[in-house]
Amino acid sequence: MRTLIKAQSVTKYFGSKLALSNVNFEINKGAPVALVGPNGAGKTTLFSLLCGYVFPSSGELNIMHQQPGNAHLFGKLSALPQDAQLDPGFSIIHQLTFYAQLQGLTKSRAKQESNRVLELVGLSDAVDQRPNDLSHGMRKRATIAQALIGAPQIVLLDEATAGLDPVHAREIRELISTLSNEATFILSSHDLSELERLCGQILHLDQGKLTEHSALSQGTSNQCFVTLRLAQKYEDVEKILFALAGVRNVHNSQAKEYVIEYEKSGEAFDIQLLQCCHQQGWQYQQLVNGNTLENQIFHKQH
Ligand SMILES: Nc1ncnc2c1ncn2[C@@H]1O[C@H](COP(=O)(O)OP(=O)(O)OP(=O)(O)O)[C@@H](O)[C@H]1O
Repeated sequence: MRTLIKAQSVTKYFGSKLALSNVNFEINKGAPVALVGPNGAGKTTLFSLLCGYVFPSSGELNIMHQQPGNAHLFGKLSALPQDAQLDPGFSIIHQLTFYAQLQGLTKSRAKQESNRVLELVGLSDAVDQRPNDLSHGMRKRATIAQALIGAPQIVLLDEATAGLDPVHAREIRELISTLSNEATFILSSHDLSELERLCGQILHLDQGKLTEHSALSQGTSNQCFVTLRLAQKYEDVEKILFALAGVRNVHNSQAKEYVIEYEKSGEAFDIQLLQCCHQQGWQYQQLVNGNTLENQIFHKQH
């Protein structure tokens, strides 16, 4: 597995304000990486460090064996800020061609490259349109296309779906998933649940500290999770679930929600669980195969 980014004891102060504290992680080439955490956690600071806009107060940050900001990384790493805007006065192709020329391509190569990235994001039919003629989701696609110019190996997307309605947000997530062969994406978000299906790895920051760095998984090979959300509160739910065959642990993750850890066996556990709900007269709202990202983090911290 190829290591793209390595952070060793990275600390960043702004004056006396500690923004990142002794952060260590490695990111390998591959599936998108989620960078999650509440407001002020240090996500933007980490993006700024990776782009070489600011430098660590102490520690080492390496991107493909270079220091961030090094000229060797030009065109290999790109970043899309949350509020990235296109100029309303020019067509999409005009603007992307201009950006591609700024990367050193000739005008004809730049146009070719712009058409390539617009095709990747499904905007081939909209190249001559101006941003205001496009939907929110299409504009976001166009800015993602801009980030893909020159085929960078790492693409940082800050809050890629912020401000989009659920349909457009889902479209963007699907697009990123499709584009994962093109580049390794690092996606920041406040919303843990939106990234869990998309990402292969999470970095969870809280008050400047990396509280979680792990591969998202269903657990070890014979350890499985299912998350059951009931329609209302019932008596003795944990006790009854724990008595089911193969159950190792039951965690009441939030009101009316239970994360059940069970051992993989020949029997279909979800059928057994639904039969139990039926016998007990419990109405369920949702049954999710797996452990939500939020719960994975919760389990580790508590
Ligand atoms: N230029 C700066 N000068 C002083 N303090 C800063 C600066 N940039 C960030 N900080 C502080 O560092 C901490 C981390 O901020 P950062 O913007 O990285 O968090 P974030 O996780 O991106 O938050 P949000 O989700 O709100 O964008 C915050 O306490 C913030 O106030």
